[in-house]
Amino acid sequence: MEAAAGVAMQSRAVGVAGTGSCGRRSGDGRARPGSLRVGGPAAAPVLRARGARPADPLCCLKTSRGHQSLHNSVDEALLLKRKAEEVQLELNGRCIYLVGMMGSGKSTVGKILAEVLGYSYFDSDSLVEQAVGMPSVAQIFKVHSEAFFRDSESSVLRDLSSMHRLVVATGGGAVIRPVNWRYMKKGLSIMLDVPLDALAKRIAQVGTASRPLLDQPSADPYTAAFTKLSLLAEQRGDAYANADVRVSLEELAAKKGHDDVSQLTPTDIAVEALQKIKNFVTEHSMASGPFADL
Ligand SMILES: Nc1ncnc2c1ncn2[C@@H]1O[C@H](COP(=O)(O)OP(=O)(O)OP(=O)(O)O)[C@@H](O)[C@H]1O
Ligand SMILES: O=C(O)C1=C[C@@H](O)[C@@H](O)[C@H](O)C1
Repeated sequence: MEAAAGVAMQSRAVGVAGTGSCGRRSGDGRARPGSLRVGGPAAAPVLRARGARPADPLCCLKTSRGHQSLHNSVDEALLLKRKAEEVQLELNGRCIYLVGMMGSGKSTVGKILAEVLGYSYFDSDSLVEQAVGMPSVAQIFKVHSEAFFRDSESSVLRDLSSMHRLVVATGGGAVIRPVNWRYMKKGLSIMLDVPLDALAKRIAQVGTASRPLLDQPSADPYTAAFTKLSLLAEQRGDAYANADVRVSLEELAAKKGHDDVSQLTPTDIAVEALQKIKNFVTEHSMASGPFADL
């Protein structure tokens, strides 16, 4: 109990200090204020003039891969901005909670959504680390226990639920406690539904050490991740289904004519999330009055 109270005080302080900026994970795993760029660094190299011939921007757009990719990313960024503008007013400052399995892209997509919506971004795992005063979730599991971590996670979510204009990337297991849903239902929840094979590939690329539930030194990282994620997905299926909105990468990839979900960019996923938020808010407002009971 005492630990949970300590978490509550510290995470409240973090939340207030972080308002108006994005809390980002740095090398030591803690949330740090920072800012994000949408559209990305592709602009710099392609805008640099090369050679003596006068530039023909339209010709370059048609023939140069670099320009084509700049063009694509500008289009993507504009679409993202337009979608965000469409939902901003209707969201009325309501927080967004991203839920999903480990490695599903909650942090990656969450930062993009926060940037375009003008919200602050928080990662609940990082807030727990800060509140407990330990550099990693893995260490909290080892020194304390999973139950201790879950108590701290609930305290963090409770504190965040009293705030507005936040995008929160929750821990993969935050959905298993009904009390956490009471907090998250004060905002709007989005589940990122990613095929297990894609999740295991992403996690295998960085190893399983930072994700204690997946860490099995006896197996190779892909097999360890795939095996445990399959079990967790089965156990948590109903809990994830509580989310207001589901973004299925398989469905999105099929809609875009891709063979594989790995062809989807985080921006594609953020755009789809905004569209689903818009549909949800519209339906909700039509059924029960304006989505504005903050
Ligand atoms: N659309 C994507 N395509 C390919 N890789 C991605 C995509 N989105 C995220 N990733 C990569 O997958 C890994 C996990 O992403 P991220 O940290 O955003 O997930 P998460 O859901 O926040 O994970 P966790 O809950 O375990 O912290 C990262 O290495 C990230 O770069
Ligand atoms: O899926 C889970 O249970 C977890 C996911 C991570 O984000 C961390 O919250 C922790 O490693 C547990």
